[in-house]
Amino acid sequence: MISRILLTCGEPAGIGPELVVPAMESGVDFAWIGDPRHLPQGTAYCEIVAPSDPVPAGQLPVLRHDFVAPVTPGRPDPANAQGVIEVIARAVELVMRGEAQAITTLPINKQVLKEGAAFAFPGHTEYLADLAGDVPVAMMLASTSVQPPCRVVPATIHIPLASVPAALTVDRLEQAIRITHAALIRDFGIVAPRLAVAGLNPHAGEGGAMGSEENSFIRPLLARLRGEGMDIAGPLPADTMFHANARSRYDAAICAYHDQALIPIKTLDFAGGVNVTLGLPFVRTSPDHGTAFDIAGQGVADATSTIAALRMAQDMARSRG
Ligand SMILES: NC(=O)C1=CN([C@@H]2O[C@H](COP(=O)(O)OP(=O)(O)OC[C@H]3O[C@@H](n4cnc5c(N)ncnc54)[C@H](O)[C@@H]3O)[C@@H](O)[C@H]2O)C=CC1
Ligand SMILES: NCC(=O)COP(=O)(O)O
Repeated sequence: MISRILLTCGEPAGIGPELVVPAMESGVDFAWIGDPRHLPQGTAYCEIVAPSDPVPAGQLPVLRHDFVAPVTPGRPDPANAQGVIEVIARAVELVMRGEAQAITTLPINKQVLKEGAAFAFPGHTEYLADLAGDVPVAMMLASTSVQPPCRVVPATIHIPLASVPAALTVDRLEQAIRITHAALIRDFGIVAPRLAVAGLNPHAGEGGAMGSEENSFIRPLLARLRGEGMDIAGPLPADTMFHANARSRYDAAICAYHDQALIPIKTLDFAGGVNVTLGLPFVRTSPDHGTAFDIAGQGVADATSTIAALRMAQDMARSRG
């Protein structure tokens, strides 16, 4: 039984390399894919060839991936962009071949990848969907240290705010809802998921006085899905659906756009938040934060989110059986 998880290095000039050793406190068996020269000095590691190769106790299993340029923390070098992208692709290939249980990704800097390697994707989420065979996915951010939990799924992801109203179609919203519903059952073990859907406009449109999308297609879509037996509330005003009492009434909130979803979770649980890609044929999690160039190399980065991401990947993989 394959139990090891693959942790991709992400941007080596970010805080990723210094999160790896503290992440070993998670108790999760993982192998790191990256260039060992990027690990903090003194890191006890053992190079392996296959993901499940054994290593001596206390040592970090490393699948070596050489990068071309030296790394200065906080100063990303576009010359290393290709290496960052290759590591993600390598992890996906291994997990798709059944050689690892799941993947957890450390943060990338999209701008540097674009500059250095013409990276054509807005983030991991879209790249992973492509690597998996262009499958429909959704991005969930899930808290791990607040109750009731805060789980949010933006129906539109990495696009300009001005593009949201046109991009938020009935098909896109329905897809996000269906992917979330299936994943709550399959990955989170929630037998009868309760969903809530946010409106796009202030006060969820206030009956048409503050916007028309709620009445024109969100309400009819939710009525149709209720007709299929789905437990789904909304469209709800986004400003009042994230306090504790409101969260107790649903398992996940589907939101209209990135910041509507991510501001509540990152405010409530920045340290413990986990990013999960729903809909993939394999499990993928990630810490909720980014590359944090402003503190990289200082040894002050908090590994709580990475630890939570590894543990959630393990739990999700077990839930999938
Ligand atoms: N999954 C991924 O690959 C993600 C990548 N990013 C990328 O990261 C880059 C930087 O994004 P920002 O918006 O600046 O967000 P960020 O999360 O990197 O940093 C925001 C603030 O939080 C602090 N911070 C972040 N993580 C921390 C940690 N573990 N411990 C202590 N303090 C921490 C930083 O020092 C900074 O002040 C962008 O290129 C963005 O696209 C952002 C989120 C996820
Ligand atoms: N803001 C969340 C984020 O950027 C995560 O992106 P991804 O790289 O996991 O797709």
